[in-house]
Amino acid sequence: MTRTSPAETPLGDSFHVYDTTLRDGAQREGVSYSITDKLAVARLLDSLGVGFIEGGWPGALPKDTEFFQRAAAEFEPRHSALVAFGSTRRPGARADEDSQVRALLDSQAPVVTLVAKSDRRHIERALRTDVAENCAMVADTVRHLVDRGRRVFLDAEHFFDGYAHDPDTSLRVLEAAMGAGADVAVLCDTNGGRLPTGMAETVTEVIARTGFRVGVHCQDDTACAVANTITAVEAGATHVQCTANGYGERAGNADLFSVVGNLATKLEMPVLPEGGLGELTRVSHALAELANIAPDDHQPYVGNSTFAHKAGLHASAIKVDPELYNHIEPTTVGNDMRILVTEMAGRASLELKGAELGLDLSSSPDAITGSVRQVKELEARGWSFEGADASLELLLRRELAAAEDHETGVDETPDAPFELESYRVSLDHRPDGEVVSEATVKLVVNGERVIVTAEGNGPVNALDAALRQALVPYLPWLDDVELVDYKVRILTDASGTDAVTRVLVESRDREREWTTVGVHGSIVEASWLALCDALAFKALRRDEQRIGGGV
Ligand SMILES: CC(=O)SCCNC(=O)CCNC(=O)[C@H](O)C(C)(C)COP(=O)(O)OP(=O)(O)OC[C@H]1O[C@@H](n2cnc3c(N)ncnc32)[C@H](O)[C@@H]1OP(=O)(O)O
Ligand SMILES: CC(=O)C(=O)O
Repeated sequence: MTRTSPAETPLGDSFHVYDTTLRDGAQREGVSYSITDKLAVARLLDSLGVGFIEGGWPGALPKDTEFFQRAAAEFEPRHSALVAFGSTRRPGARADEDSQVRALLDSQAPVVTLVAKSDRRHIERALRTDVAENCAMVADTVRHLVDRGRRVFLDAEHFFDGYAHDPDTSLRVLEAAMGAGADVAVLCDTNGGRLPTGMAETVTEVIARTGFRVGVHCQDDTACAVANTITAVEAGATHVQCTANGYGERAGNADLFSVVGNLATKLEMPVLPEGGLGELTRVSHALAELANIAPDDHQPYVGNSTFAHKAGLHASAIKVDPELYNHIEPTTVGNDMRILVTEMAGRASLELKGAELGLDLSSSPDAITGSVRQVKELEARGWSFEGADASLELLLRRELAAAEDHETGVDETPDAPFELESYRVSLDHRPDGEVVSEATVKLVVNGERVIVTAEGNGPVNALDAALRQALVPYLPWLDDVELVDYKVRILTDASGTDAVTRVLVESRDREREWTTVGVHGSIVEASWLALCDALAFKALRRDEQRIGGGV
């Protein structure tokens, strides 16, 4: 049997980060882990360094029974102890004859968390027994497991509601468990209806009245699960149950990444082993992938947008010192700061964004002024640069080159890879119902005039095909550019215009992906503009590689 306490955290066994993604997290609507997924989740959580990984309920779910069998053979945690979850014996039965209790032992998990009723109303109405028998169920089952070498935690279900209604009954349940050898009395806000003030009062009072080691399990029905967990720790709880990204029954659970982020960076509690904190963002996204849920871009600490700054005033202070607008240094939790350039940008936003893209605008105030003006004007007409870094980089480079030309009096603005003479697109609905588009482009490339016609399944596809056929014989390095995504949005309220179409084109080659934008009253022209930027960006990168000695 493996360890029963967390390894290598500076706080050792004195503070528990307990993850229940594989049990409570799997109770979220829409989540269904395979056994292989469960093993992968457990490995990721172990790599982060959580103290305990609750793997599921063996004996209740065949998949969970099998997970523990496979985990015993295939999962060797470096940091975490594996936990089996289950309920106490049934009323009127014996613990040693209860098949579910047997399954907990058979799981070979070194730690067991038992769920027990701790609200008199649940004991009497849901369990249909009395308080004395409920306490006997708890004590018998805990003792049975402890006698067989298991470390036992008690999840006191509905504790806070029960304690508010009849505190003595709720405390008797905790006493039954702890008296029989349980290690932690975990107070559960099962209905998730608590607010932080009440949470702190109850935790403080329970610790004062019992002296027990107390943990908390907070559901998120009031959107206070994280706050409730942190306030409970401040009130003396030393064991926190959480799930990755807050997955869980109904509105979910306390988000592991927010709880750990807050404990480590605000309360300065080293709750993860060395290096764990810097893995929060990576592990959060990997666990979202395994749950088949898109990561929440705005999730505290780990979201893609969580350290993305849009307002010009924010950027101007960040330019002086990033700490002025970030509550922590983003890399502490493995995240990054980003500057977004939109109509809300000011000079500082452009300068910082330029630096992010590898362009030094600091000594070119004219380029910054020109870029701010262009961005604001274009965004007012429907352009959007925050999701189209490649188009923004081209705009900044054009402004930078124009400012330099103005200063030196020499035109050094780089040539576009080709010049458009004209294009024409037609749509042919044929007698058999097939719809085919045809595009003809007339271009000048490397000083030669080229005319190409191509077909496609739509006007943009045909235009893209014609453009490539025209260019690739002259610019063979364009051949590996692929169009990966194409998004269209009709804008009805861009100022001073009728409805316009915004097109975002995502392209990639063997090394990177980039996004460009085009806006026009015609969807074809908007697409053309975005496609041209996509190829111009590829040309730019290639020139840089050549100058840098690349291929
Ligand atoms: C708060 C939480 O989220 S705890 C985790 C909850 N998770 C789950 O329920 C998922 C797994 N559950 C299951 O697979 C099934 O519900 C099982 C296997 C546990 C039980 O299934 P069944 O025997 O068919 O019973 P059913 O689900 O209808 O009802 C639960 C039974 O457990 C009893 N029970 C509830 N809590 C406890 C407890 N702490 N200790 C002992 N028995 C309990 C109920 O009184 C009820 O008994 P009854 O069958 O005599 O009415
Ligand atoms: C144990 C548990 O999941 C709860 O009380 O919510």
